[in-house]
Amino acid sequence: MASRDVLIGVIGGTGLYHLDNLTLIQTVNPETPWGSPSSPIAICSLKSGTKVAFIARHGRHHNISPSVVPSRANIAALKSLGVRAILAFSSVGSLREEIVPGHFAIPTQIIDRTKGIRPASFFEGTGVVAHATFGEPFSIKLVRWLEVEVEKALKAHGNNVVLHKDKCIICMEGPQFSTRAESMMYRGWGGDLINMSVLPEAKLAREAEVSYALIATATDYDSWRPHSEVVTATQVIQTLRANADTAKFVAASILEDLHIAALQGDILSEERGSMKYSIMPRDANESEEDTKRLAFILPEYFGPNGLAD
Ligand SMILES: CSC[C@H]1O[C@H](OP(=O)(O)O)[C@H](O)[C@@H]1O
Ligand SMILES: Nc1ncnc2[nH]cnc12
Repeated sequence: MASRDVLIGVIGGTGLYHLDNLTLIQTVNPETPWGSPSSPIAICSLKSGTKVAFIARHGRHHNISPSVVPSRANIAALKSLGVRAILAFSSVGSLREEIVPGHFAIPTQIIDRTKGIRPASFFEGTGVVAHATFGEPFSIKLVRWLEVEVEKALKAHGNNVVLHKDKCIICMEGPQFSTRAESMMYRGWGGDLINMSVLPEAKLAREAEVSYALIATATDYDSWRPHSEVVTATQVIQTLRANADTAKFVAASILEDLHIAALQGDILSEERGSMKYSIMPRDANESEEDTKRLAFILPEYFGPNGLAD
């Protein structure tokens, strides 16, 4: 097992199966109470020696469909390595004219259009009940930090990639894309972006007290534009490579400073301790198996020195 000095985890989405300019130190495949992560986790070192952990959300060979991504195992495995902040990348459709394919966005809100078939809580299947706060589904401090740093990195990259802020992302079930009617309805609801992956990742990170933010890279206009073709996978794939190259540049530019910001602690302060009052009063006869399972993600409360009662 790698040492617990990896503070930052990166989840790569479609088109982003590894990061560049990093030295691979070790590959780990932690078994969690929720199974194995989507891919072996690459522990990589930046030039300074700082370590980051990388998971390919759909597997290294893109063999996992969005509805069956083992998100609980992914988040639990990252937390078990010591990760406190997750930077997730995702290819998204744009529901707004001004978010042009090739642009980046950091959303602050989510509308859930998954169909209840994805396990979305670490507490599911246990006798412990918890209600995590999710009104702000992303870690706002992390988001605000990223808005500044990602914008700087995009300017340095020099390809006129615009960064959109304070956007709302629809997370749909898939694997099929939306109909034109759905796409237009999502615009009416206030959706700006659409993907199939941000949930349950964001919910699980919150339950594990890990800060989480998404860098969305627009690949297409989905299917709402009346005089345009509807989205196809071919169209998405055409924009993927350029987006992935930009995403790798952004990651390489910000990871060191992100690690330092996480060490200083402020960007993590919203999540730390957030589950303490989300866990309902615990049963004196709580099963040992439940305690052990939950200690894997929340040793603070379920470990030997657990605080919740
Ligand atoms: C290949 S288009 C649909 C697919 O792309 C996005 O994946 P990710 O979020 O992992 O980049 C989207 O969420 C869908 O899973
Ligand atoms: N139009 C779209 N709908 C859902 N997920 C996507 N990922 C990339 N483009 C998408």
